[in-house]
Amino acid sequence: MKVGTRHYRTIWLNEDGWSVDLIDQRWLPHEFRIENVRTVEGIATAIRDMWVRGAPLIGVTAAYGVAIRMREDPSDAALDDVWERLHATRPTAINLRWALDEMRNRLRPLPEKERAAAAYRLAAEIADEDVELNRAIGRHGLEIIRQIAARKKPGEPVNILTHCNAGWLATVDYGTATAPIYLAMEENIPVHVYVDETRPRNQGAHLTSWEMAGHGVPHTLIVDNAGGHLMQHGMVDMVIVGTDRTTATGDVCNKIGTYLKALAARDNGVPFYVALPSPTIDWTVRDGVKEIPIEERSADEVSYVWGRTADGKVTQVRILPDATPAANPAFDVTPARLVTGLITERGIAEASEDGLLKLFPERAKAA
Ligand SMILES: CSC[C@H]1O[C@H](OP(=O)(O)O)[C@H](O)[C@@H]1O
Repeated sequence: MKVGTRHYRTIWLNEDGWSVDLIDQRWLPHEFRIENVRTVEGIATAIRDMWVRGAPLIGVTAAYGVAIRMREDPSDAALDDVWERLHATRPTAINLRWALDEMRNRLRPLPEKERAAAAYRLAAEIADEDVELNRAIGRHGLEIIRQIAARKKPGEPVNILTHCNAGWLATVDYGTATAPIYLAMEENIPVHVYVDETRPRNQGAHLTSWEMAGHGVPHTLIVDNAGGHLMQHGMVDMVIVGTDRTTATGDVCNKIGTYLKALAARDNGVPFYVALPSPTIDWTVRDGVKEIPIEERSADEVSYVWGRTADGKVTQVRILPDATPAANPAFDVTPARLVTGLITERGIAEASEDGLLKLFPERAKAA
């Protein structure tokens, strides 16, 4: 997406043809920093410490990590080792395993001397495919916004609430939950976005707000606990979020707090949509609450907040008593029964096994 006068993706191949440049999102919205990553350990750090984050982007970053490793050592042992090292970085987003499997399965049959070049080609393919999947999600999601807009008074905006960041910063470009919003803006459909700040990492306050402001999307930052109140007062027309892993039955794992938004939406008759590219569907899992591993991140992410001081320094300050421990589950699971629809690149599916198989019949298990 455009940042100032330049078009950026979140990650791209450096001009040296082998290392990777990426936006280090930890410093947004206060500083726009680009880092050059040259090693597998550097890729692992970027994922684990959330320089890059968001399920699709995590997958693409790992794919480039495999390419960097193949350039160093194209052996089977190195291919297995890099799969293990990068898979261990974060447990919840299925796109990480999906991308690593794609890379290993496509590289394994090749002669070692062909693997490095093939790995870079495949990583670029996965990155480009992510952009196209997100554009398709945008087109399908736009239809929902159009239908709501048709019921509003002329000029009255469609009020959309989103949680965390499932924007272009969570993908290679366009985003998933934000793709329909960007397309609505291009079509001059009046929209307004309530952005959940999304404690503790504040992806909404730091990242989604930055995206919305950067693209002139009318938006209002709200604390995470305000969404239910706004829905009770008819101030939200729809909720749209991303996901890190959706099961074959339509259970949706996403940033912590999503489940509570879905409960409030159901209680107030507000449609609750999830935008996802198909690599985010884990077809091997059926019960999200029981089976999806929920990442437990450092308590420091709860105990400290990042911000910019009056003299422009970006730093963190502690907000808890020294003696107070903190828990930090990073995701939760919204049961399919609370999901109005799954917006995929192939259309909008009912949040159920049948609904997903109607769009992805090739996934039906052999009878
Ligand atoms: C389009 S995936 C976005 C998804 O990823 C975020 O998690 P994190 O920032 O910890 O990687 C969040 O769950 C978003 O909905």
